[in-house]
Amino acid sequence: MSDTTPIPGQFTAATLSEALPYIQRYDNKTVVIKYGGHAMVDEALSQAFARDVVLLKHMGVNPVVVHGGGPQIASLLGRLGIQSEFRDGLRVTDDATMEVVEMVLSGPINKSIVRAINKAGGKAVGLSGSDADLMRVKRATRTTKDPDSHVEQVIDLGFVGEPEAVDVSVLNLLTDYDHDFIPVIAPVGFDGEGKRYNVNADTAAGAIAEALGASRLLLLTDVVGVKDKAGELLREIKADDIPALIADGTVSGGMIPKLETAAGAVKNGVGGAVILDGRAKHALLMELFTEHGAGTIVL
Ligand SMILES: Nc1ncnc2c1ncn2[C@@H]1O[C@H](COP(=O)(O)OP(=O)(O)O)[C@@H](O)[C@H]1O
Ligand SMILES: CC(=O)N[C@@H](CCC(=O)OP(=O)(O)O)C(=O)O
Repeated sequence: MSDTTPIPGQFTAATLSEALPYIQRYDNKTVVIKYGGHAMVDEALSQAFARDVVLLKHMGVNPVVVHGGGPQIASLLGRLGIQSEFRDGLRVTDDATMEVVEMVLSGPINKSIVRAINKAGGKAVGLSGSDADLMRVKRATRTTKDPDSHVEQVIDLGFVGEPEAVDVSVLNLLTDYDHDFIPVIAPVGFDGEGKRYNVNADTAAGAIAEALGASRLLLLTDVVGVKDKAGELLREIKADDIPALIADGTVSGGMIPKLETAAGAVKNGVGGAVILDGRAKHALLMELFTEHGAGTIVL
């Protein structure tokens, strides 16, 4: 064998060695990971995600998972014959829809993520925004302008909540060195009267990342990142440029709450927010521990 022929394992060792500065950068830092419903449809991918979260924990990172479940909610609503519509990427939520939203998010989705992480050797604990006063919300409002009269009209979204106060004491308790748990949070909050609300999972993750002073907010979704009008990936966006991208239609649908969340998070102290492809295996590790990164970073 010549001197230049790699010996088995050398490639892995080199990759690990190159990761050293990144491991140091994220040591003891909090990373909030939003795990979107579209990124969890494949069983093998879900298991790989769980393993990566456990690996992060072993590498000294403090991962906090906030999950979605939009497609899974849609599937149960469909089976029950309940119609559902979205406004600006938010599901209009009446009483019957809220029932299904909480059933799906706090039930099978939350528990399957918890079980997958535990199976991979972690100690995940499932919560929702309603536990331990984690996420108080207010009723979300949106307005639209009538194109002819230019008069503003209020859109009623029903039981859609916007985070108003986040109390992270339960998360701090779970993640300190003595305990080492991994919180897995369903985005169901409640208001001052104890009424439950459906919170967009990106919005919930952003509010939690802000309250924790996270180093990174990673939003895992089903596209490579944010694309421009020509369909090219935008590697970096300034938070201040986001309103214009929404106004000129470059981004639409579910990408709107994602980018609004990213902009709000970085303006409120989160080190950076990244929109990345949850369908790509080990997307989390590539983003955090390689020089290539992944997706679109909002700074
Ligand atoms: N400029 C854009 N770049 C990338 N995706 C976009 C853009 N504008 C709209 N989208 C849409 O946003 C979607 C991601 O939002 P969403 O479906 O809510 O994801 P998730 O369920 O992961 O939260 C993409 O699948 C894409 O259809
Ligand atoms: C208000 C609102 O839209 N809530 C979302 C909550 C789940 C979610 O955000 O799931 P994804 O991240 O998988 O899209 C919904 O009902 O679909």
